[in-house]
Amino acid sequence: MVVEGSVRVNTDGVFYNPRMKTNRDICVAMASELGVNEYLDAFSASGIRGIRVRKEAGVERVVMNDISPSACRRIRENLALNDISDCEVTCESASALMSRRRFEAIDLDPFGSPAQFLAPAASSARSYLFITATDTAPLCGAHLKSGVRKYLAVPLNTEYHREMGVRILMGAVIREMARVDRRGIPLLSYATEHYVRVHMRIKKGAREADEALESMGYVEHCFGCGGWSLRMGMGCRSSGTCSFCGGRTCTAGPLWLGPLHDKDLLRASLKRLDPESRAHRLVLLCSEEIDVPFYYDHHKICRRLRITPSKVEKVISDLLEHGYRASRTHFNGVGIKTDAPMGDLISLLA
Ligand SMILES: C[S@@+](CC[C@H](N)C(=O)[O-])C[C@H]1O[C@@H](n2cnc3c(N)ncnc32)[C@H](O)[C@@H]1O
Ligand SMILES: [Zn+2]
Repeated sequence: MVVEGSVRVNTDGVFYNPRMKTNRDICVAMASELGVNEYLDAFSASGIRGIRVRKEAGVERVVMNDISPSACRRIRENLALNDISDCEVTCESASALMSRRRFEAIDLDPFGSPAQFLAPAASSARSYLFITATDTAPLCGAHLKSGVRKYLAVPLNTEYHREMGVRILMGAVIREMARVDRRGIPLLSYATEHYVRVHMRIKKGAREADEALESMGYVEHCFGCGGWSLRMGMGCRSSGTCSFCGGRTCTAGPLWLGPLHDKDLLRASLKRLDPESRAHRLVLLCSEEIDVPFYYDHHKICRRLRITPSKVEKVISDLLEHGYRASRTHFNGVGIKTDAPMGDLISLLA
């Protein structure tokens, strides 16, 4: 028997990963802060996520689905164990269910890549779509061909590879939504441990979809000096040359280059999380990071410059003093997000 949040579940014979508690804690806080009324837990396994959303977030209509009949039996048992009698349990392929029915909020938490479920989810979710992806190697560029196949975009294994993963996934979702005249608006997006997680609000309309595509683009990265520059738009216009060191660049994309979070929502959600929890720490870091794509890895830059790294806080305060925006990032403990160009950051460090 597993106790998590305010629920108890029997996980015998079904998938359950205790490391995903943070993911579920944040999911419950978001569902309650957003006032979700209807939620599909499309890959339910033990049912723990849906049960927590019903009980802790108070979402009225929760549908729990799993393709495995034995998982569905376990979900029913776990609902009874928690004295819940008003949730629907369905036992079919998530794609088939989403193709047939629409839901206010949909949560995708499959094994590995969510890529094949993005198209049905983009049409089925009316207002919110939450997605977990555990295929971080393809998303972050470590398994390049698989990443290209799954997400129809080129990821690159850069120093900011965790954020690359988030933006490749987000880009794929935004493009799927645009195909059905919808716009995906990122509410909270993070990469931690072995997975990437995005939470999005959905708006209807062709014009909305066009606007979303304006924040798609490419990143031209130089593996020589670690610098990069952004190219906005769906058409790729790489220069091929690094503007900092003159080296050859590689291009990743198309990917999402817009904001990753709705900061007001994150600040409001914090009060729903235990201040001592990992979930609280993660959402706090996300709410404090500035909205510029990617980040510098302070230690890697210093290694390249052959200097001893100072404290990250010191670099951030120096950047702020020089009139740049700068913050830490949840993606990397020694990462620095800033709008300072690579050259200016280097002169400040050296
Ligand atoms: C990673 S687990 C879900 C974990 C769960 N969301 C949690 O938070 O504990 C994935 C589940 O998806 C189910 N599954 C696999 N393929 C599916 C499909 N095409 N449609 C629906 N469920 C599927 C598996 O039986 C498994 O129970
Ligand atoms: Zn360069």
